[in-house]
Amino acid sequence: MTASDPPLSRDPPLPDGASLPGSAPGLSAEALSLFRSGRAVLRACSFTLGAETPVAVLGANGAGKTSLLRVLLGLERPASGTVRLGGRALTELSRPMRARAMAYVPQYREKPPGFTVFQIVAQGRFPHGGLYRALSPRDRDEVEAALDIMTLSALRDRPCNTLSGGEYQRVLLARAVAQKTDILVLDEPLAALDYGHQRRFMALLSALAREGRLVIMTIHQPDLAFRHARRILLMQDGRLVADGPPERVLDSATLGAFWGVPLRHHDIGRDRFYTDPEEIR
Ligand SMILES: Nc1ncnc2c1ncn2[C@@H]1O[C@H](COP(=O)(O)OP(=O)(O)OP(=O)(O)O)[C@@H](O)[C@H]1O
Repeated sequence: MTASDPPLSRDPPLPDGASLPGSAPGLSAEALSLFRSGRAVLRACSFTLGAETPVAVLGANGAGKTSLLRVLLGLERPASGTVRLGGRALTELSRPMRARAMAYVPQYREKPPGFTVFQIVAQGRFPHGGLYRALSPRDRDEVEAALDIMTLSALRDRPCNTLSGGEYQRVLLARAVAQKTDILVLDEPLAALDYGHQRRFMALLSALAREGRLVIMTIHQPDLAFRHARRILLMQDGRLVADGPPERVLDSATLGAFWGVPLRHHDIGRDRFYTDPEEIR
């Protein structure tokens, strides 16, 4: 931050002891429930996110994964229960303060007309200085670094609505990286990425996690979750039905029963692969 930048926050600091061993404030869910159209989509979900990060949330389509992330971010209010960030109820924190703590990459996104790649990535700096302030030299450095990390420098002046799905996904990931938050909340971040970008982005997330950042993401592929996550939350019909290390939650007995399909897992080095034991080749 330069001397000319406005102060980052008028909010009081988070209380001592409310941070992770790195720099990230802890994030906890206490008995979260949410209803949509009269139907329960989150049912008494409780957990505390701490040093075991990245965290991967797995579950069938419609299990409530996106709903859980949205409630964690404060984008939706739960019918009951509390989200705490750094020990304080999310409802006590201003929107800019939440945006300085947590970056979000949503699952479905329309490509907005009228914005270049650079402009969208620069939106990640708004929580640090406001919508109407010119970018500071520090902001520009963060945007350039994020463009570089997501190999977007050559596309910087392209209108976003001319990008492919995977290119635009990288723009949104770059915006979250430029936001420089202690917590990253990612809804299926790998879905549209090619293999090379998947590998590079997951390596980046692992490096951020090692620095003490908290990463929570939804993911559908158990092999990718096994390789990259240190903790797995398994959701079924709005409930958390398993919470633990990948070695335990992502074993073939648990997952086979969960998905209702025959499954065998095979460990090779640090990786775990899944096959269908009944498949005839
Ligand atoms: N606007 C809405 N109105 C009514 N029901 C909704 C609405 N949005 C989501 N739902 C329902 O809430 C439930 C949870 O949806 P959610 O998007 O959280 O699931 P998900 O686990 O993220 O699924 P997916 O893996 O398909 O992304 C689903 O049954 C869905 O149909």
